[in-house]
Amino acid sequence: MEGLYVINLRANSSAIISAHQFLNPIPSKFTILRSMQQTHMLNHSPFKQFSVSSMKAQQVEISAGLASVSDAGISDKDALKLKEWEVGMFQDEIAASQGIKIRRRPPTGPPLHYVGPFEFHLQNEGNTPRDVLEEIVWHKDIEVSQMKERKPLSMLKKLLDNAPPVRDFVGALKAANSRTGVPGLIAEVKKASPSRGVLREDFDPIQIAKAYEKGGAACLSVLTDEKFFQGSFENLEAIRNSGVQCPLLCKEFVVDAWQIYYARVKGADAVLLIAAVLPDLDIKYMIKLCKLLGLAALVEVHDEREMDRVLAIQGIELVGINNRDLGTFKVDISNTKKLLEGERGERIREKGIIVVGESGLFTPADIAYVQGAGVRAVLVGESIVKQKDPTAGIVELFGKDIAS
Ligand SMILES: O=C(O)c1ccccc1NCC(=O)[C@H](O)[C@H](O)COP(=O)(O)O
Repeated sequence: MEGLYVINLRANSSAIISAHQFLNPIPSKFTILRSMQQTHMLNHSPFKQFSVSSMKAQQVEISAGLASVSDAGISDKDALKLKEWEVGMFQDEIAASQGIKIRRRPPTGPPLHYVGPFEFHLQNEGNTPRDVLEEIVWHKDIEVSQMKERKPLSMLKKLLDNAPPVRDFVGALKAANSRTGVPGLIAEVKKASPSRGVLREDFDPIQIAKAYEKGGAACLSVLTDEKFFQGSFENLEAIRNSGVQCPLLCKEFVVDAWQIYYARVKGADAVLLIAAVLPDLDIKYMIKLCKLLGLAALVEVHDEREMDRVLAIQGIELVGINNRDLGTFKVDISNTKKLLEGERGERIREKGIIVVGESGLFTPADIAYVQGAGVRAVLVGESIVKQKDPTAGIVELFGKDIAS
């Protein structure tokens, strides 16, 4: 029962304890929130704290009780900030235990360093994103909370009744694969990307979508992220209303169930769930939500650990193997083969999962390679969107006409 405890005070007068040695048994009144290594973050949390050493559990209880009485004046705003901070920390800890490297939100600000009259933050000491994926997710978190304020879930639920009917995304891929003998094509309407910059200056999403459909695409993927990909939900909606029949994947960085409702309202038939971003519980919940809304879910993995996590989840029909590491941008199409080898490949076949090979596919040899590895669909952006005539780009990519 002895150790060094850091106590954060909550508005509701209970206490959260961080201990460098876990208490056993844990006093029922307290939650062990995080280990000592993380007290750095605690130290920079905006909330009052103090540490005590060699303290008995009973005394901790008493101290916490007394201290929280003196803290009774905490404002609602601070209490909300504390709640968000705690939830964020819990999420990151659960995610890290599943091998997820990105943090869903920036930790509380890094400490300020003072040199004479100046103050500065050190890079990567706290709230600097570790890579582009983390930067995208942090930005998405803010963007979604702003969008939610403008269009609350209750409003979206009402708009669902007027959304265009859902089309069968998985069925379209299977049908194209059977008809052509090559993987069904999900052609991506993508103006720009963090790794490649602007791919096409004269970007007309409807024209591109129609050219893809004419070229034999089974489905389309429409980037809706504005900041990093120059996409938009207006593009998704416009393509949906343009008469294009291909089912549409809303290519977003989903961090909140609200986005799934929004995608459906805007006419999506499928959404992307990225295992490098979402913990298992989120994926399970979001898959259920997709089923409820009639949407297909393309669950994307990049490595063996993510694949194993996803294979342990019931009800997944569509798994994408991204050949691009979304943090480093490194593209290697042998990743698809690696993840489909041996026992994993067998489990995927047993479960009847359709695998989609994603990113870095440019030639008929690339398509044949991933098909040989076991994919029944491919998701392709750069190599076809950059072509003056994307319909001809599809013929070039497959080495044959897949439209007829
Ligand atoms: O494409 C990027 O640079 C990128 C960076 C960070 C996160 C995601 C990113 N791309 C999403 C994709 O995976 C691709 O758009 C998609 O698979 C098509 O890839 P490609 O055929 O190589 O354009």
